[in-house]
Amino acid sequence: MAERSFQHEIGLLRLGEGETFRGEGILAVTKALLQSGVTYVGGYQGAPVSHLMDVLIEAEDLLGELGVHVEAATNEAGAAALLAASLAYPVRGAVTWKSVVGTNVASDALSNLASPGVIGGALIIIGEDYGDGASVIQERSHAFAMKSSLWLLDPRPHLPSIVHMVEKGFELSEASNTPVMVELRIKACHVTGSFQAKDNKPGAPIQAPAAFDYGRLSHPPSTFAHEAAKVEKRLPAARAFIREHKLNEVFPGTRDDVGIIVQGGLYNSLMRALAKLGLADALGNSAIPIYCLNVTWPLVPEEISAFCAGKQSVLMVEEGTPEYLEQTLSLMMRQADIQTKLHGKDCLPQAGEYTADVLAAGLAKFLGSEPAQAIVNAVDVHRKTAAALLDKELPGRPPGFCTGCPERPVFAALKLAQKDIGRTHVSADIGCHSFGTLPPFSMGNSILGFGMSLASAAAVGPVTGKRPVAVMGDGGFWHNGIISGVAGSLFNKGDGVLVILQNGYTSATGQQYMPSTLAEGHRNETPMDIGATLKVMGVKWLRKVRSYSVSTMRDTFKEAIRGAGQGLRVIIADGECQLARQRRVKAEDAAKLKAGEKVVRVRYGVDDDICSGDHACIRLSGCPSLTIKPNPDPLRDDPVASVIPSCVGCGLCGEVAHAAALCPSFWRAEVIQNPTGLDLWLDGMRRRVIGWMQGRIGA
Ligand SMILES: O=C(O)C(=O)Cc1c[nH]c2ccccc12
Repeated sequence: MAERSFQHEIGLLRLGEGETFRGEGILAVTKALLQSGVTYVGGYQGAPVSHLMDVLIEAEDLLGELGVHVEAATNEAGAAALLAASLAYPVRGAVTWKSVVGTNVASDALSNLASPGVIGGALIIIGEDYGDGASVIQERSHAFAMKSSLWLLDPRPHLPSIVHMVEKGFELSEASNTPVMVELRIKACHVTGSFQAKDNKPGAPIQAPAAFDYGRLSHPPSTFAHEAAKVEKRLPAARAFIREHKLNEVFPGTRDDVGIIVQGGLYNSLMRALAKLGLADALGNSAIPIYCLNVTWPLVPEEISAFCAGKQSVLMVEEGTPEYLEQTLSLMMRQADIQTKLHGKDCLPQAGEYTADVLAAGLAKFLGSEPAQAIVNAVDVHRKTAAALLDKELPGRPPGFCTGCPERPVFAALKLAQKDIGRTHVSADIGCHSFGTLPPFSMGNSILGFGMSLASAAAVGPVTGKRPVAVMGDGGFWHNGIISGVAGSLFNKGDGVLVILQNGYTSATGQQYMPSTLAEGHRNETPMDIGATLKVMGVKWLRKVRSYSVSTMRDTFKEAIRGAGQGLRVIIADGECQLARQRRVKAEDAAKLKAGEKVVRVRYGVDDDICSGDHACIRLSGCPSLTIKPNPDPLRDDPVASVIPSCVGCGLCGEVAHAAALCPSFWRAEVIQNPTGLDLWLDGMRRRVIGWMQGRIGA
C-alpha cells in the first residue's frame, strides 16, 4: 500500500486551460510536466520529491491517454539513463531523484548524457534535501551542474514561478541542447499555493529508430568536440535564452547604494528576514533591490554587471558550502572591472540552513545598520530568556521506529545475541533501519550510502576476529546492495553476516513498491524473491526468520556470527512494514465491521502487580507505546511499565520479555467486535471459571 492515495492530486493533473490548481510545489511540477508535452517521465523516490513519482505512477491511466511513458527506475542511475531518449530523439522527458546522494548514483549516466547533450528537452527534478529538515549528508547538488555543464534552475518558492521555470526549462534545454536540472528545496517542494492551469499536451511519439551518428556518443574523439561545444555553443546559447526570457528577476528597491543577489529558492526566507528588520513588507516590496537567481548556473555576466554597477556593495545570499556563486561573481565583477564590494560568507554562515533568523543576522551585519542589529539582538535576548526559564535544554526528539515496526525486534535480537557472544562490528545502511543507530540500540559503526552496508564491511571482516554484521533493507538491496554488496562479497569469497530487513516496500521514502513487493498493485505481477535471487547468485548459508521471533532471531544471529566455515551468511528478517500493514488492515477491518463480520484486534498490556519496575523491557524495545506510569502499589516507588492504546499488538514486548527471561508481566488480549455465538459462549465460560477462582481466593 502506498503511503497515501493520490486520487485528489490525480484530479488536479486533469485541470484544463484557465482552471485553478491549488496544492503543493512538488505537485505543481507534475502538472507543469504534463503541460509541457513530455513523452516520458521517471525517477527514483526520495525526500522531498517522492510524491512526484507516487502521483505519476498512480496517474498511469491519464498518462496513457496522453501517450506518456512512466518508468519507476530501480535507482537513480536507471532514472538518469532514461534521458537517452532526448539525446537521440526530439522528445521531451523528465526524471526525478533526491539531492546530492541521488545525483551521485546517477552521475555516470548524467556525465555521458551531458557530453553529447540533447535534442529534446530534458529535465532533472532534484529534491535538494539540505538544512534542518534533511535526512542525508549536507552537500550541494550545484557542483554537478558546474562540472558537467548542466544548467541549474532554483525557482523561487511560488507556484506560478515553479511552473513557469519547468516550462521554460524545457525550452532552455532545447535552445542550448543541454539537460537542465531543476533544484527544488524542501520548502519549495512543500510550499502551497495556486496557479492558472493550462491544458495538458500529449507527448510526441518517437517515429522511427534514429540514424546512426557516432558524434552523439560519449566516446573519443566525439567527446573532444562535445567539450568544445559546451563552452563555445551551449553556454552562450543558454545565457542568451536566460536573458531574453528574463528567467532571473530584478525586484527594484528604494535604495540604490546596496543590493542583494539571492538563490531563487531562498527568496521567501530572504523576504521574511527583510520584513523582520522592517526593510520589506509582507507583499514582497523591499527597500533593498534584489536580483533573484531563478537560474543559479550558468550566471549571466551582463545581468550581474547591470545589477551591481553603481552600487557600493552587494550581498550574495548563497546557502551551503563552498561558495561557488560568490567565487564566480567575484571573477565576473573583476573581469568587468566593477568596483562594487562583494559580500557573502563574511556576513553569513559557511554552513547550515539559511533560515529567516540566520538571514536577518547576516543582513544586519552586511548593512552595518544599528536599528537592524538591535532587532536581531532583541530576538536573541528573548531566546536566551526562554532558555533560562526552561532551566535545561529541551531534549532532542530524534526519529525512531514506528510502533510495531518489524525492524525493532531484529535489533532487540542482535542486542541479545551480543550480550551472549560479545560486540560485533555493525555496518548500517540507509533506510528506516538506520534508526537502529539511535537509543536504545545504538548500533552501527558506519553508514556509507544506500545499499552499501555489506560493501562497507568488506575490509573490516578479513582483519577482525569476529564476523561483522551488515544491516540492509530490501529497498537498499535492490537499489545497490545486490551488486555492490552481495555480488562483491561472493566474488571476493567474503566472510560476514548480512541481515536483510524485508518489509516489502522502500518504506523510508514513502512505501513505494519495489521488485520484491508482494502487495497487490502496480508492477508486481511477478515479484522477485530475494531468497531465490540470493540462492541463484551462490549464497549457501541462508535463513529466513520472522522478524518478531526474537529468540529464533537471536539464535540465528549467534549461529551466523560464530558458526564454523567460511562465506557470506544471509538472514532475511521477514515482516511487513507495520505502517503499510495498519493502513491495509484498518480499511479491511472497517469493511468487515460494516458487513457485520467478526474483527479481532490484539492488544498487549502489563500486569502492574508483576512488573518488577526495572524497565529492561523498554531498554530492549524502545516502542513508543511501551512507557512508564506511577506504580499503583503504595509500597513500591519504581514506576511500572505500561502499554498505551497506540499499541498495534505486534507482540514484541512479550517476545522480548520471554527471550531475555524478563519478568512475566506482559499479557495479551483479543478485542473482538461482532463476536460469533461461539465467542460469546467461550467468553461466558471464561468469566464463570475466573469468577469461581476469584471467589476461592477469599475462601
Ligand atoms: O528518501 C530519503 O531521504 C533517502 O535518503 C533515500 C534515498 C533515495 N535515494 C538515495 C540515494 C542515496 C542515499 C539515499 C537515498
